Amino acid sequence: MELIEYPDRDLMMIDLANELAGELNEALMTHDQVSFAVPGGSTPGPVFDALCAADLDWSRVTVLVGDERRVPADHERSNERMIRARLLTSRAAAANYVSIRPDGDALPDISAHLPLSVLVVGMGADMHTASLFPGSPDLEAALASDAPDLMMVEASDGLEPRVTLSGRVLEEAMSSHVLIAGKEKREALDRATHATRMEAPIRTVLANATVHWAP
Ligand SMILES: O=C1O[C@H](COP(=O)(O)O)[C@@H](O)[C@H](O)[C@H]1O
Repeated sequence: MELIEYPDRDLMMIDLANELAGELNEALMTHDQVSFAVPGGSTPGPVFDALCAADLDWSRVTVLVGDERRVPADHERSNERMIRARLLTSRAAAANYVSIRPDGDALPDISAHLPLSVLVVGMGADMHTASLFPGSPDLEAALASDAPDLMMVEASDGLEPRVTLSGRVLEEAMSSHVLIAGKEKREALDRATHATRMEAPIRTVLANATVHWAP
């Protein structure tokens, strides 16, 4: 794990947007199509605000969200809604968006987009990442080495059920970044480094990730 500590959030968001644009551009030089999985939640919006204007061939970039809350697509808690509004705009409007939302009981086939070229995830203060939640009855199956690419899972008490990339898909990404902010999440990151994956699902990506943190 590499940890980058920024003096403030604004700088972190701009620096990470630049780094992601550089990585996507590099991947586009050697691949016809690249895949880019991004987090939902409240933290990444400013990264998307900067990244959406990056001068790269977005028409060859497939964007997926790493996890989705099972709420209507236009619900204020929908990760897809936020990504459409904040990332898939400006130059990035030319990207191909692959929704992970279920159709009834059926989940989309995302295998054509794997392994992920570039992955960004967030982390909750409970050390969950994507929708891999400690204490979820589905966590063990979602972390199994033979887990499907996408799974419907229960989250923590009081949160809506989710769809998430499995631990295997997160772990196999070619390049991984974790984006976190604030003291509570910095302490959670420290706890995670001494915990198991069942206690701290973020550990699934930590070994090979660059963690970006600002106060
Ligand atoms: O529920 C979720 O939480 C994490 C962290 O979100 P944040 O609001 O604390 O930034 C997020 O990465 C994930 O995509 C989301 O569904």
